[in-house]
Amino acid sequence: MADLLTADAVREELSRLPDWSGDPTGIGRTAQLGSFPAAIEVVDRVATVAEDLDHHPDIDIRWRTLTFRCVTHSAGGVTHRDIELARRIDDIVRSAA
Ligand SMILES: C[C@H](O)[C@H](O)[C@H]1CNC2=NC(N)=NC(=O)C2=N1
Repeated sequence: MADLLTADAVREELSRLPDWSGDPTGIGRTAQLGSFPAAIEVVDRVATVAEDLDHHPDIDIRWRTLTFRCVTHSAGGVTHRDIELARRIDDIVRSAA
């Protein structure tokens, strides 16, 4: 099982992920896309990455606004796998925006 990050470690990682906020219980960001289809395309691309990583975000879809939350459910908190997934989500959102 992946190691839980301490509160300090989560804070440090979040300082390099300016669109994300959170604490050791989970990290999240929202992203507003240009349209509902554009938002769904982002969800589809995130789904592919999540399968590759075998690590899956919680995703809330409201018209063209997406909210992603990353936490390692099996570990009960934030791990490096969530940080990696957050970076990959940022890459996808950046290329879609
Ligand atoms: C068997 C498989 O590796 C696990 O169920 C994975 C799948 N994706 C997951 N995603 C997240 N976010 N947390 C998990 O604990 C998790 N577990």
